[in-house]
Amino acid sequence: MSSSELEKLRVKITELDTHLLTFLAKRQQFTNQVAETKIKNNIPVRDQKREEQLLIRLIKEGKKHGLDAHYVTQLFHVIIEDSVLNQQALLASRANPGGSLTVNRVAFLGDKGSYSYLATQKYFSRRPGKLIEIGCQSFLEIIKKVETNEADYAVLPIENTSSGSINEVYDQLQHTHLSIIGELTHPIKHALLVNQETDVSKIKTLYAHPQVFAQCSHFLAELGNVEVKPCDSTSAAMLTVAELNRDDSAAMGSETGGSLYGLHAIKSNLANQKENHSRFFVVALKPVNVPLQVPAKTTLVMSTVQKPGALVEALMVLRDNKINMTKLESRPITGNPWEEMFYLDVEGNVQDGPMQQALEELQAMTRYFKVLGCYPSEEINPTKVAAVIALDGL
Ligand SMILES: C=C(O[C@@H]1C=C(C(=O)O)C=C[C@H]1O)C(=O)O
Repeated sequence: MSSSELEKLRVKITELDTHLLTFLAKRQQFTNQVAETKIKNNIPVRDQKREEQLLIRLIKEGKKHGLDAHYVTQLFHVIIEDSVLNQQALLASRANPGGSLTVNRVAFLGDKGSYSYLATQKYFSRRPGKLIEIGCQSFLEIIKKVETNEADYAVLPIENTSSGSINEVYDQLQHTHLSIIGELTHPIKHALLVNQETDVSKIKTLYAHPQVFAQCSHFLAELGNVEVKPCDSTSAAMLTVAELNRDDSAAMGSETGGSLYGLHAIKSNLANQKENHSRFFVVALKPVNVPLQVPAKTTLVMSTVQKPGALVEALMVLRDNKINMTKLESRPITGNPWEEMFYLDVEGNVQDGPMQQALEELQAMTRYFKVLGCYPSEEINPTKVAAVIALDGL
């Protein structure tokens, strides 16, 4: 194929891609209108029956055009997730009329390029108001910014699929009066980032946040004799490597973040687990009102009385009220050796009858009990099309 033929084909592909974007934007406008009718008629945001029908139709339609069923399904899972999250954000902002700000001052760990920065950008891109980024050096500083009203929100990482819970954040949540008003998960893709043309074998010093080292321990073991230098954030690591400008120094962090510092990746997918995601809490001074049409989660903290089976009894309250627990974490209570504070994430809205009943019962049977927040659940489980495999044969 001559280079002019290649150019012509690429022009056609570029044109088609632009059309695809126009169609996606149109689809988004329609789904936002759907959200308006759901507000008016008090209809739940998610309708998995509709999603299933839509997916089956698209898989069949795709087949006619020679498109693979799994490809079509994956594509539309992303499109539908985006549409559901946008609708949820719209409903949530309508349910908190005073809460929509013209500017959102948001405190997060690190600077431009950190995972918290990328998560902040993602969360607030769906919300009205201009984003003002306030990069901080520690979790304590982030929380203080909101407590003293220098920031409206804080974005805090709470757990990671490879390295588990971030204990320091749990401990801070115990001592603050801020409320959790949102959650989000963000894919964490660590790459080896350098500032010069170099090779993995030449790297002698690695800069990263300790969490990143923990999540990439297998890669570090393979690398062998390399000095690891812990930094306060992934962005601090990137800045250091950019300033050092040496061919034997590398940072570990996201490729997108690294590009903001002029770094490029010489190796990707460094995490032990392929599916590496972090979950973040968004916190604010005041709790939010979560509309009942939106799936909600509630985070609680409690300490049980010192008697055998006390935790089991507390968990039975959830079972009896048919409340699903999605996470249970325990942390030591400072000053009381061997006593534990339990953090629970449960599915449900604090305005719901069974949830109110469960909260009352739990409060009565625990030594310490506090609702840290009720917020829209951003875990959009993709609608399974049981027939995908069968449809393959259509
Ligand atoms: C747009 C709607 O809301 C949600 C999003 C859907 C979509 O993006 O196609 C489908 C069903 C709902 O879960 C709708 O109800 O039609």
